[in-house]
Amino acid sequence: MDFSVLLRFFKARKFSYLTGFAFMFAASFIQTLFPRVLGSAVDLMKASGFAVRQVMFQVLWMTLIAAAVFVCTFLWRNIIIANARNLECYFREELVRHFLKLSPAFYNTRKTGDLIAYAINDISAVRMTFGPATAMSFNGIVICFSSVYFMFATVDARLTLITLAPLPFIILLMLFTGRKVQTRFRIVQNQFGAVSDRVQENISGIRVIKAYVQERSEMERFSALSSRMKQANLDLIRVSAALPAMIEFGFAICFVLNLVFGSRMVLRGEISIGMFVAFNGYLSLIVNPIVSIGRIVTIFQRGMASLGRLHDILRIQPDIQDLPQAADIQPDGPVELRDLTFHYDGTGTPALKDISLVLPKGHTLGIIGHTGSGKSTLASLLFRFFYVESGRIFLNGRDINGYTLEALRGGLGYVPQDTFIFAASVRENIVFFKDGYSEEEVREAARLSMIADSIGGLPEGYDTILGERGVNLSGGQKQRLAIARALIRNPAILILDDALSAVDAVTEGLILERLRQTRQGKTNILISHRVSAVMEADEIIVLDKGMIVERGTHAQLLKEGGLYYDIYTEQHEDGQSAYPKKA
Ligand SMILES: Nc1ncnc2c1ncn2[C@@H]1O[C@H](COP(=O)(O)OP(=O)(O)OP(=O)(O)O)[C@@H](O)[C@H]1O
Repeated sequence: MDFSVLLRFFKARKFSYLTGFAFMFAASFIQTLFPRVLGSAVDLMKASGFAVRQVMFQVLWMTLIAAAVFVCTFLWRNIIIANARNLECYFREELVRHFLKLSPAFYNTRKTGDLIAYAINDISAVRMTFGPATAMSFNGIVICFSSVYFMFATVDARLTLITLAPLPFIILLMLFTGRKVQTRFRIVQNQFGAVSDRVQENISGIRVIKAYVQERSEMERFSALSSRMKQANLDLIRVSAALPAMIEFGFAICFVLNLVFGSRMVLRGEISIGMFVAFNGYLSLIVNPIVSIGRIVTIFQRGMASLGRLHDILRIQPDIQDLPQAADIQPDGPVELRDLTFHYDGTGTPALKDISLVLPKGHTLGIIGHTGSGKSTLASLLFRFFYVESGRIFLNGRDINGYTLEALRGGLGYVPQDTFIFAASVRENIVFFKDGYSEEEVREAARLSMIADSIGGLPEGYDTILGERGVNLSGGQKQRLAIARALIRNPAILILDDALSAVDAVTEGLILERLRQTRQGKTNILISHRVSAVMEADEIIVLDKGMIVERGTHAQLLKEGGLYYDIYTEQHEDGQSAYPKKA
């Protein structure tokens, strides 16, 4: 297992940890002085004609011990528990940083709920392990060792051995049970992932569920999952709950042995009554740490299971990374594709086949084709969302793999087919949480994308907080807001992937006209099902089953009378075209 994330954290905070452990050591050790002083006080009081001053002195000792334990405990708890919270925060940030690095191919095979479980449950289990559980173990070890030492050294070795005889059995039992806890906890975590995934899907798909009256069947599916999770938890509890009970039973035997043999030694005068009291005090002191071993083992086992799960995720290398010599300059201008063929993992048929094209700087390319013809795939390859071998895609004459991801994507503006609106203000959605854009720039981007009037109608204009995924906007408004987000960056190459599908024809025409005016000299790629969105492009390619089947200008393609012509005629009300189809 790779502990590098943990080690980095501990290294950075070693002084804080050392201070915390020093106070913890002091608190635990000082605590074990108490039974000795109590025993001495009892012996003093038992002696005939005892000196009150001496007893008062012992009482003062006990008060000082209690005060020192209080101060040291307060300090170590603050330091160690605060560090555990810092660890949790650090680990979660590392995980999310890793999630952000992973490419779309990773998310194709993972479920959201499961990934949420990593960020919440697993990290919390790691915090518990390296916070409370580590503190409890250290504290317990110091208390047990010093108590047993005092029992041996200052009371009686034989009595100590007899009384503590059940301890090895208790420890073996704990080790045996711990392994089972770890296995069962992994199952619980997986079930938790499945349940949260279902809840998440139900909430995001609530409209579809209602429209199809699927509430009952969804509830049944959810109940089945929830019961499975309950069962996994019950299986876990069955093992983990038995442990403390068994340990307490073991200790009850220790106390009985102590009572039988210790009292006999007092009666025989082998040990004083004060020593017997001190011995009992030590025995009581070690009960808590040893009873907590059950809890500690459970927490450790859970923590280790979670650490294993986190490790499995963290070691996944993003399949798309910067090459060592990658250029950190943003691409600009011409786009060239040479014989590009692309398969999605695990699919037999290529999503794109033998695609070659040259799009000069400042030109607009239109891509049209039926659903599933490969249009969005082409766009996502320009962003290196998926791996493409070198020698296939060139931007500005440089192979796409020769750019750093940040520079490459920084030079491209993208409005994907499924626009994503964040639960934030309209302004934040346009600037995308980046500082540095002026109010004028925000308003200009909104004007260009024809969303300014709609924003004016919102209760707080640009400061209106939008619902999750933009639920309080229409489909067309969401698309226009997403276009504003791309336009404010003024990218060298702008790609609109069916980004006007939900706006009416007049608005679409107005947006395209504004784009033509403002993006003079810049490169644009317009992907659409609709002829109206691409007809003004300098060149249009028609995709069918991943291949370019036609290319040319609008007029040329209509004259050809092929697929483009068919799409055009399908989309004009009366099915009539000014261009008669070629025989
Ligand atoms: N993540 C993926 N994994 C596997 N196959 C995929 C994936 N995304 C798309 N495909 C497949 O690749 C082919 C091209 O899909 P693509 O999304 O590029 O089509 P499109 O032309 O953009 O369609 P639409 O107009 O409906 O958006 C389709 O057969 C599709 O099923």
